Amino acid sequence: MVTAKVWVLKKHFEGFPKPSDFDLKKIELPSLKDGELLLESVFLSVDPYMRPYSQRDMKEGDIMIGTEVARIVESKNPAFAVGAFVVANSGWRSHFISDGKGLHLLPSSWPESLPRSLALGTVGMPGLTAYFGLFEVCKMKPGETVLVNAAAGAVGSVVGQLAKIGGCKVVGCAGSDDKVAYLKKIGFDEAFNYKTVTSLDEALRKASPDGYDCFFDNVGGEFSSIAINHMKKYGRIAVCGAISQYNDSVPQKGPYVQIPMIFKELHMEGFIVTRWNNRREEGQKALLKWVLEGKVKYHEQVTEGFENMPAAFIGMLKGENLGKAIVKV
Ligand SMILES: NC(=O)C1=CN([C@@H]2O[C@H](COP(=O)(O)OP(=O)(O)OC[C@H]3O[C@@H](n4cnc5c(N)ncnc54)[C@H](OP(=O)(O)O)[C@@H]3O)[C@@H](O)[C@H]2O)C=CC1
Ligand SMILES: CCCCCCCCC/C=C/C=O
Repeated sequence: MVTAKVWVLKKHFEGFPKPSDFDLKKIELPSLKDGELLLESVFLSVDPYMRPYSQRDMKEGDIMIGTEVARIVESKNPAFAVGAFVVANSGWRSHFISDGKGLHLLPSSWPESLPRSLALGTVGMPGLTAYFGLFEVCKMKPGETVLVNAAAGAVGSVVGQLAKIGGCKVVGCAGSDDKVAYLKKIGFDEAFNYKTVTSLDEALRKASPDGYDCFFDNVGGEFSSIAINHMKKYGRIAVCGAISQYNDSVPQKGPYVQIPMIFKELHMEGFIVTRWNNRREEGQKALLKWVLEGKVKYHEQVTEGFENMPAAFIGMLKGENLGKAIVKV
């Protein structure tokens, strides 16, 4: 008999999530039936979407949503061998039973040199978000100028590096001087700390006096309201996330987008990465290749211990992560 530890949403978040909103519980797992497998989580992901999605899709008492890299410890399913690793979407659980549906096997040829946690970050959902958001939504072209916020995070750091690979000038902003130094190190042309600049408007103008062709927006709110005025005519805005609004109890008010949208004839498109699920393999292959070639660098903020899932999640929402926030069991 295996005892799984699980994190439950005890109370819906009001404003910023707090440790007391979560409960750690134990569940006895039954023995396997034919076709089933037992998995143990090795790395778990904490992501911004968990904040708005928990509000929309979860009830109090539900196990927290999320993905993990898990190792198969027992299998009664011929398609899955013991010892193989998968990406699963099984929530915040230390162990779980699956019938194999929806599991994504990591290639047995996963490079020794790379941590398997990258399948939750640069070579996983956040990397794919950068890939499809930039190539399919922004439709960036060589020679253009790309702006990205939350640039030192899981999605943003890949956006900037892919835009460089694509021959663009890249401007990024992030919430600490260390993050800004990291952005310069990984090849951003311009980077600034949005928390310490005296004027966002001036910082955006200084970084690209001619404006921006593409804006990959991870943040929303006030930053986006200012950035939209710096778009070039016919610019494209990929609305990827709005993390500055996820913890608001009272919705923020405008300024509104219509006037700059009209006069600059902008294209603004919201997207969810799962739109390209049928091209997941293509994206992962490309990202893995660039990582192995050293063209895309990665950093992970690893929190040790399943018991620290809430702390890692809350820390990521506060901006404590450089690169992808990961929990190592
Ligand atoms: N549409 C889609 O399919 C997907 C969308 N997303 C979205 O992309 C965005 C980035 O996700 P991800 O890369 O995983 O997360 P990150 O790794 O970037 O972590 C979140 C970061 O957001 C920044 N942040 C937090 N609060 C604020 C704020 N009020 N203003 C500005 N920045 C803030 C912090 O960095 P800092 O120190 O710089 O403030 C923090 O480190 C999120 O909005 C997420 O919801 C992610 C995946 C898929
Ligand atoms: C098999 C992985 C399923 C995870 C789906 C995650 C979708 C994230 C969309 C994010 C939106 C905003 O943050």
